[in-house]
Order: sequence, then C-alpha cells, then structure tokens
Amino acid sequence: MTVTDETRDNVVVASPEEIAPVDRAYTCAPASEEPTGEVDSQNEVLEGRVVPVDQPHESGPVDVLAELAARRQERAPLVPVWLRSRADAVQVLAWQAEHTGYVLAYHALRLPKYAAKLLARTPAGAWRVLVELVSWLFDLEGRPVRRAAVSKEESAEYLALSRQRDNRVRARLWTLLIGAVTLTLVSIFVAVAAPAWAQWAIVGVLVAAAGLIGTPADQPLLDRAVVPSRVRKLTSDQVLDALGSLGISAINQALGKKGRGITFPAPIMRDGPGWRAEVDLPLGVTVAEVLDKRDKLASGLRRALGCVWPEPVSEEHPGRLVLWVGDQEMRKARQPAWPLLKSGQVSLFDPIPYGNDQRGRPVSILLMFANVLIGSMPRYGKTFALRVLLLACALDPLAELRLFELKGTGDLSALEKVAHHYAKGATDSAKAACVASLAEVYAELDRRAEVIDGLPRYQAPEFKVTPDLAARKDLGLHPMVVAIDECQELFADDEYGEEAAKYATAIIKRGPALGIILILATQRPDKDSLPKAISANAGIRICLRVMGWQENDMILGTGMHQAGVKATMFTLNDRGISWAVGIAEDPIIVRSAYLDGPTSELIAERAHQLRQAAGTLSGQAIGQEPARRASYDLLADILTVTTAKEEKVWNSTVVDRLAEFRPDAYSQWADLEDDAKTATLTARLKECGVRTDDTWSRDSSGKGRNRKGFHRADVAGALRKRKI
Ligand SMILES: Nc1ncnc2c1ncn2[C@@H]1O[C@H](COP(=O)(O)OP(=O)(O)OP(=O)(O)O)[C@@H](O)[C@H]1O
Repeated sequence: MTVTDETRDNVVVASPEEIAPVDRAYTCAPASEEPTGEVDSQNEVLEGRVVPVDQPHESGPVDVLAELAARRQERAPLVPVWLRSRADAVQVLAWQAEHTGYVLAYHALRLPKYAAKLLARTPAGAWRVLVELVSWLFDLEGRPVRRAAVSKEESAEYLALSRQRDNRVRARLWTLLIGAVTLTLVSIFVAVAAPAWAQWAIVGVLVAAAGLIGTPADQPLLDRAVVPSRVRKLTSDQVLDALGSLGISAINQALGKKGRGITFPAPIMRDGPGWRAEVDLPLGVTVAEVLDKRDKLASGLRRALGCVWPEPVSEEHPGRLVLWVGDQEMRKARQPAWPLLKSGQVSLFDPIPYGNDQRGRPVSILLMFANVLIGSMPRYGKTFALRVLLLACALDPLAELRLFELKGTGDLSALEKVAHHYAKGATDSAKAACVASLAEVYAELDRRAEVIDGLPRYQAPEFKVTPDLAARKDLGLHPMVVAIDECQELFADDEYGEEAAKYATAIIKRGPALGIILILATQRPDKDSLPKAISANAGIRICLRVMGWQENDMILGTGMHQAGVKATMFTLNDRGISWAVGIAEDPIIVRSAYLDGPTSELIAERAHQLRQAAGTLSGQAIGQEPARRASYDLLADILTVTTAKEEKVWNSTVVDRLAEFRPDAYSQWADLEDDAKTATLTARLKECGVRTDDTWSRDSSGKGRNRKGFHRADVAGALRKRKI
C-alpha cells in the first residue's frame, strides 16, 4: 500500500491483521469509489478493509440508528467532564487560579506603563469629549436631514425640523449650564474641602476616563498576557511534508511521482496531550536516520522542537517510526506532582515513582534485583534523577542507604539523616570512606549468599531475597542501596580506582539477587571513568543529554545509538529529560520528577520519622562512626618488608611482601595483575614523594631485567623528612 503525490488526498492506512503483507503494487482507490481493500498485484490479491488515515467524514445512505447515536454523542454532558473526578477538578481549578494569578501579576507589573499611556491619551480623550458635547448641544446629527429638506425645497418640513432643533438646543443649553454650574460648585468644594487623596483620586479617575476615551481602537491599553494559540491537529500531509523536508533521499524518492509512498500502519490519533502517528518509513530508511534530524522534522511540522518526539518500535522493523507530537513542549508541560511528595512509603520490591513520559503518564522503576547507571554531560539533571530514586528508597524503612556524593556540593545532604554511610566531596577521605563501605558490601555478598543457601528451599525458591526474607531482622537480608554520584572521581582515582572497580564489579554482578542495589551516576562515561565490566552489567540505564554516540552507548548499551535510542537528540533546554532503558520493555523517554533541595529535605524528614518508628535507623544516621580501615604507614611498612642490603627493589615484589605482611591493609593489591600492582604502588609512592623508575634487579629464578622499582634509600629519606 503506497501513498504517492497523486494519491495524497486519499492517504490510507491498513490495519495489519486485515491486510498483510503490505503490497507494493497497490494504489489507493479514488475517493469516489467504495474502498474495498481488494488489491491486484502481480501474484496475489489482498483482501481487507481500507481505513482512511485522516478519518474522513463518511457519507453514504442515511442510517437512522447511526444518526440518532451520533446525535446522542452531540449532547453536552450534564456534568462537565472535568468535574467528574476530584483530581481533574482540582487540576482544572488549580490551573485556572494559577492562570488568573499570572495574568493579574502580568498586568500589575505593567501598571506604570498603562498609567503613562492613559496620561498621553488624555488630550485626545478631552478633545473627543468636547467634540461630542458640541455636536450634542447643537444637534449636529440632524444637520444632514435639515440640509436634505433645503435641497428638496420642502419648506414645511424644514421649518418643522428647525423648530425642533431650536427647542432641543435651548433645552440642551439649559442642561449644559446647570451641569456646568454644578460641576464648578463640586470642583470648588473638592478643591477647598476634600482631603488630598480624594482630590488625587478624582484627578486620576478623570485622567483615566479621558485616556480611555482617547484610546485608538487599534491600540488597546492592555498588553496581551497570553498569546492565543490553537493546538493544531496532526495530519498525514503534515507528517509526509515534514519527512520530505529531512533531506533523506530514499524518503524523497518514495514521495516522488514514481515513488512507492510512505504508509501509515495505524490512523493518526489523539494520545494523551498530543497526537500519535505511526509510520512505516520507505524500504531501507531507519528510524535512527530520522532521529538524527529531529530538529528538521520539527521545522517541517512547524512545531517547537520540544513537542516533537520520534521513537523507534523495537518489536517492529527498524523502519517503524512512532511520531508523537505534543500540544506543548515537554519541558514546559505541567508535571504531575511526585506521588510520594506529601505522604506514603514504599517497598523496594515494588516499582517506585520516578517521573513522567512525554505524554504525562507516570513512570515507575522497579529497583529490586537491578542496578542503575545514570549519565549525562554536566548540568543536565543526573543528580536530580539520582535524588528522586534515593528519596524513594529512603521511604522504604527497611532499605539501608550508603550514599557517596563525590562532587561535594551537598546535593544528597538531605539524605544524610537517614543514611547508614554518607560522605561527600572529591576528597581522599570521601573516596576512602566509599571504598571502605564498598569493601563491607563486597564481604556482605558472601554472607548473604551463605544465608540464602542455608534457608529451606521453600523460603527462597528462586535463590534470591524475597520481601518476607528482607523483613526478617535475624537474617540481615534487608535491601541495601549503594549510590555513588560522580563515580568517575572514584573509578579514575589512582589510589582507590582499581579497588573500587573490583568491589563494584562484584556487587553489580552478584548484588541484585542478594537485595543489593548499586546506583552510579557519572558525567564522564568513558572507559577509564567507568570500567566496562560495570557499565555492561547495569540493568537500568538512564541517559540525559550527551554529545556523542560513544557516551550514549556507554550509558545506554552498545548499539543503542544505531538503534535510534539517542540521548544526543536532547537540546539545551531538555534538563531532566532522558532516554531510559530497562524500565519498560522498550526504551522510553522520561523526565524525572523535579524535587528541589527544600522539597527533598521535607521528604527526607518524613523518611527519618518512618525509620525512627520502624527502628531501622542505623550507622551514621544514629551517630555511629563508620568502621575505619586499619591505619598503617606505607613507607614504614616498605622498610620493614625490605632489608638494608636491597638497594633497589621492584614494585611488584614489594607489593607481594606487603600483602603478606599486613593482609588487612594490602591484601586487595595482591589480587591485581603484575602491571596493576606496579602502577598502584607507583601512584602511592608518588604521593609520598618517592620516585619510581626502571630498576635493574633479578627475579626469583635469578634472571636479571629492568622493571619499575625504587631506591630503598629514597623511602627512608621520605620517611625521615616526614618525621622532622
Ligand atoms: N526533572 C527536571 N525538570 C526540570 N529541571 C531539571 C530537572 N532535573 C534537573 N533539572 C535542572 O537541571 C539542573 C542541573 O541538575 P543536576 O544538578 O542534577 O545536574 P547534574 O547533571 O548532576 O550536574 P553536574 O554534572 O554538574 O553534577 C538543575 O539545577 C535543575 O534546575
């Protein structure tokens, strides 16, 4: 089924169950013909009903029952639709109140401008009043009739009219005189006896009245507070014109005279606060190509960029495009309040409210048994998105929160009062606290696995934490949420990076089944800042605006950009708006709920009370210091594990000895590859002011070679210097 230039007026849509497969040789029936859907092609005849994509008004024999049914539909509802539900009524009234308030404020701000305009128009107004008065006094409106009587030489009629005019003028003159005398007396009284404010008020009223009278009809006094706009219907012609304006040659060919056209597998219909069109792009054109040109598409549709949301349909072929065109821009659309804003608590075993899609529909995320990766370029809403998730987690009194905000601006500080572990800043101490906490969680993996393994099978039929098991205090299987904002600070750190990556990789892989949820947010999604093993294992991925496909795929998963899931299409103003993978069956566009600092404080306070009542506050939230890792002196330890005879030593040799000597402090280094061992010690020695270099020495088999090492004397010197 095709749409060509000639048949554009009859653009049709085939419902797939009725006509399949789409036939290339099909052309639309002329408008006058009854569309039968029978299609001649070279080899086959397709049968089915043809449904006009623009749903034209049907004409045909009068069907009385249908007519009556239609009339019934035309009846106005007894109770307005918006008054039928409390929520709708509240929304409409709130909107009206806000709108009225806006209009009032708009005009209030412009009062000085309006006053100046009135003042400027006063002379014109006074002149108009004078002209009207003279015209009234001398009965000027009757002048043409009197002139006509003169020209027709109707003397009797003229005399009657003149008499009537003289009487009128006399009466009006008296009226005017009495009025003038009264006005003069009142003016004298006001000038002498009235208080100053009354005098000013009267002058103001007179000026305003004269100004209003002097206002030209085409220059209204008030500015327009709201520019009227009409929500335009989306039609197939608009969609085709817009697609034709993208500069994609295959589309232009398809729309050309001999082209095969573009088909609409479903009628264009209203979907939430906007229109939805489903389009089968020409053979060989993918949705990804259209997504790349979203701005051109918006221009072609003559809509704001924030209203135009093309999406792929993953269960269909890559050329199936769903184009949703909103009545207003997503960022401007009023966002429904976050459901947990004022009340309520959650269980992390159920989906938690996160935000809304373009159509305003709520989007929830099931965090249990998943991990989350949030990424974007700076200032596009990562931390806000993370905070929404963490505030929801805080409202599950069973969830233990370990929060590390490595930017240091205090974005998560509202949650400190409910956090088991909390640290902020890109400092060594925050990173050390984070690694220490990760190490605990890492150890917890084995403990939890053992607990679950030891349970009767009916209690853990799927070998994972269940809501019942999580609620049992004796098992310690409560949900555990570890969140690291700006995690690149940790993973790219010379000292802590490797160790942190080791723990995080294990947690992200084994944690979900054990009730441990890792949430990472980063503004630098490259392989150094986010180890592949971690990014590859995140189940839920939220990508706000990024600049390139590499960052896009690093966060959303390999191949996503190619498949049309492109966070590169977000614009400067699309803050808080992201592509999210792993929340629903298909990737979706979602805007996080907007919870600012003060709002977050209120929610965290409620979470604190919930936890207090449930007796689940723990760790730093009740003033317990996090367990510190054993303190040690690296330089002193190096001197201990080496002898005075060893002038030069290789890094890797020393690391092995250190791990043996003080396993609680150095055992994690022992598991590293040789190169990593060397690099780790190099970094630590550099901090202590000890240089490492290529060092000649012999390995255990007696073979001599060059490897990275250091002079023992340098270590002793650095230690001496520190002690002075
Ligand atoms: N859902 C939202 N709706 C509207 N605006 C939002 C939303 N989320 C975030 N913003 C806006 O985006 C700004 C930046 O948000 P945020 O601090 O979360 O960015 P970030 O990506 O964490 O920045 P950085 O990389 O510097 O840490 C906020 O100040 C806020 O005004």
